[in-house]
Amino acid sequence: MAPTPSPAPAPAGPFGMAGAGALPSRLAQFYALTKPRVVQLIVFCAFIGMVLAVPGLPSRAQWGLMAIASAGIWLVAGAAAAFNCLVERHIDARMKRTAWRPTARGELSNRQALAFSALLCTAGSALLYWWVNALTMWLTFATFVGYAVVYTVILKPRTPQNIVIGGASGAMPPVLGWAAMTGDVGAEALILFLIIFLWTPPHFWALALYRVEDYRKSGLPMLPVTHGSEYTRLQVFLYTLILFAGCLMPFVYGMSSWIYLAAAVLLGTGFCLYGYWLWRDYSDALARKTFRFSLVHLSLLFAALLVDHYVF
Ligand code: HEM
Ligand SMILES: CC(C)=CCC/C(C)=C/CC/C(C)=C/COP(=O)(O)OP(=O)(O)O
Repeated sequence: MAPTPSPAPAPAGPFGMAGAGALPSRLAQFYALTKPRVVQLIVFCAFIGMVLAVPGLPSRAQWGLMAIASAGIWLVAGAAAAFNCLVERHIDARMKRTAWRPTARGELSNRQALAFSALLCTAGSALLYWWVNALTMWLTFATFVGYAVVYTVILKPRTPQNIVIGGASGAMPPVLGWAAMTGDVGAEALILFLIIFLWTPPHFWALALYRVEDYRKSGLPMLPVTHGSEYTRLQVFLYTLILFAGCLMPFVYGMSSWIYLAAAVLLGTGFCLYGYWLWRDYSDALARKTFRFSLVHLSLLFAALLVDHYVF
């Protein structure tokens, strides 16, 4: 009888199996479920919300509060990502990009992934409730439900607008950060929410364009599969234009000075150019560059808010 083929070795996955190289392999598998690189940027955006909520330099106590709030948001966001990996294990197994995930490969059982997600969510919520404030805990928990249930379970398999509506949960971090420091939700935080909300469609659809075969196999109704490449590229371009306008709002509202404005104009022009080129002259390589640029755009834009806040 032929021996049962053993599964191919897990490739170094994009979400940190490689980055977690020094960790024992079991720990690395759990860590990979938290989609570490995505969650890092999420926590960074939450941190900027915290920084902007405190006029001038934070006190020692405020630095402490920021650290605890960041940890709490990190844990709950990781829990949401792990829950997504559990729910989508069969879909992930059909896509090249995600087939390496420990849940897709059956290396972690459903029970283990669920327990891990519940543990992180409980620990993060407890931190936020006892050491930050109840509003932040409830808003973060609502964000967990928004991503893990509303986006992953309800919207993603049903509508190509899944990531537009579901993007609202990804846009919450600055609101969570602001609430952690003030116990309130300020207009400034809502402006940052709007920026991430408008950024999400070009961020995701650029990726979906060059991963279209993966999404076709997955059975998910992503825009390039349901409406084709040209329509998706037009949407990407239009969103980069609206995003450009949205990114001017912190300056118009008086939250920032010319330092942020210069960064917003430069980064926005870059993203619009990518959107335009992609629309007019598509290639997978350009779509990949546009996706990568989306990450640079958001990271530097929020870093500019930080610099601006402390310089002015
Ligand atoms: C519903 C909203 C969103 C969707 C559907 C989405 C989708 C995706 C997908 C599919 C990837 C995987 C790329 C790959 O495997 O090569 C990705 C990567 C990434 N996303 Fe998003 N994203 C969303 C929101 C966000 C938000 C709000 C942030 C941060 C604020 C973010 C940050 C990142 C980062 C940093 C990566 C790169 C990960 C890596 O290099 O390993 N995303 N996104
Ligand atoms: C509490 C809190 C702040 C929660 C944040 C929720 C969260 C992790 C939002 C990020 C969005 C994200 C990882 C999208 C990936 O899309 P996908 O899930 O469609 O990608 P996939 O195909 O890689 O699974």
